[in-house]
Amino acid sequence: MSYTDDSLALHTDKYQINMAQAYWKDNIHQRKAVFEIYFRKIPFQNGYAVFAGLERAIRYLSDFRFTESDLAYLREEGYAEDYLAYLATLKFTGTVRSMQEGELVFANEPIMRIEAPLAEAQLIETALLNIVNFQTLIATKASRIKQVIGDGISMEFGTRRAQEMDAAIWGARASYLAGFEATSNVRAGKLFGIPTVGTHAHAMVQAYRDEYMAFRKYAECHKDCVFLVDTYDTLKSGVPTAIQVAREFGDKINFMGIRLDSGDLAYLSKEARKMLDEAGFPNAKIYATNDLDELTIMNLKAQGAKIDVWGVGTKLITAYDQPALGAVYKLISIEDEHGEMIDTIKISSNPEKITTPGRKRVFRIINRANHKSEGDYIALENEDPQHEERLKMFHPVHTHIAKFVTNFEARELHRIIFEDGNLVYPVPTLQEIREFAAENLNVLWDEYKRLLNPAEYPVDLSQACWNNKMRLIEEVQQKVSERTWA
Ligand SMILES: Nc1ncnc2c1ncn2[C@@H]1O[C@H](COP(=O)(O)OP(=O)(O)OP(=O)(O)O)[C@@H](O)[C@H]1O
Ligand SMILES: O=P(O)(O)OC[C@H]1O[C@H](OP(=O)(O)OP(=O)(O)O)[C@H](O)[C@@H]1O
Ligand SMILES: O=C(O)c1cccnc1
Repeated sequence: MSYTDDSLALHTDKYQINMAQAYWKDNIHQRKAVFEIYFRKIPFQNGYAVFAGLERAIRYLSDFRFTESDLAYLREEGYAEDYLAYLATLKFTGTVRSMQEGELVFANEPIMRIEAPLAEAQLIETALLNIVNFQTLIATKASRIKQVIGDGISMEFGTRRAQEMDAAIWGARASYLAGFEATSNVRAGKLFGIPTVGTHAHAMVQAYRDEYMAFRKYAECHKDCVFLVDTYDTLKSGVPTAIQVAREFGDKINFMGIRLDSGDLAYLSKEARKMLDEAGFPNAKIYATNDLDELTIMNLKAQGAKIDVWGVGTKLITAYDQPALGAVYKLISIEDEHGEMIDTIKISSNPEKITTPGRKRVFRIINRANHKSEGDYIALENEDPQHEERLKMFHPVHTHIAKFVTNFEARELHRIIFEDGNLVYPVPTLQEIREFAAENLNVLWDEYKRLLNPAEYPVDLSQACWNNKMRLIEEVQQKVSERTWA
């Protein structure tokens, strides 16, 4: 039997459906639960990550329903009718606080906080992580590459190598919001308004079996022309042919430049630059592609490569050197049988992995004297660090590492996105998100932005948050030590 693919409610792991069933059967499915999404390690050994994924998460939560075909499938899988009847009534009724897309985010700080009836909160975990993990990973990689490209133009060319279609589309969006200027994916242009760009492939030269004819035919129907010059011999054939066609067409085309896609890109770009300049085309740009990433680009720049436009595909869209971000979804508080919220903790022998219980707020502490960030400050829900004259910021594990900050702005990073299931957040345009991402980078010292061995950005807990965590660790240790076995 085949089913229509008309909902994302089953885009989850089976254990979520099974746990939700147990909660429902035990009649605790409506208890309020609070989960947080965070990751423990910034990818690519970068100094920061760029959060992306909120817009799709909003769409997912707004549309969250079990359709007839979902229920029919679950029925066939053997789920009980009464449980299916309950699932049929479900929609997302929770409250979500989240960082905004384009926000800089660091290890161990809550990116999103979901407060919802336990069963609902559990059912949406997998999809939310799926969205946030991928999009944040690609936005971070794109930002890292863009840091190296600097004032040069960066173009996302990865669709053909992406892990399937969703990855190409949402990866193109993540790259754009993190600073890339354009994408080759036309559907991403249509859906998100991202500027689209394109040169031409070797296939076109091969199809005419001649560079001159191929460039001419292209120029006959396109005003903007970038000719790919490396099909036969870049310097002896490709560049001179591009120059010849550009001369022949004169004002009829906008000769934007040439693209190099193989060989020594530093050497070839320098030689090609000379040839273009001497031919009277100083404004023609040199585009480069071929397995580029931030390290190759940095290296090429160090060699004095004369590349103006960087096309980056495989290494960006697949996050080649680190293909997964490990964001997790952890329960931090749950309603008990008396209707009271009880903070919960997950212990680990690794102190960095112990969860931080309780509802929390995240603040970026901006020094008013220089407008740079002193670090992030995680406080409990009822705390407002802005009221402190002298804020103590200490390392959450190595607590002796501490500093005091005065004259600061405590900028809260979470926004309320859904309130009791209603979308209350005015979703920004992609353009606004992109500008926001760029502005956020300005508050970071360069030490956190460098490619290699960046300094560790402080993410600290308030004293009350730290005390609460210690109290729960002790409580759990006490409980475990008192446990007797029959
Ligand atoms: N001057 C350079 N310094 C460092 N890396 C470079 C330089 N020029 C090119 N590269 C990079 O080196 C790699 C060369 O890839 P590869 O071995 O596939 O060579 P190629 O020239 O593309 O050969 P092919 O003709 O088979 O495509 C690419 O990742 C490319 O970006
Ligand atoms: O190298 P990437 O960073 O992944 O960038 C995308 C690559 O896709 C194209 O190559 P492909 O060999 O697929 O097609 P082509 O015939 O147009 O060169 C293009 O020439 C780039 O090299
Ligand atoms: O337009 C291009 O040059 C392009 C597009 C996709 C992949 N590689 C190159």
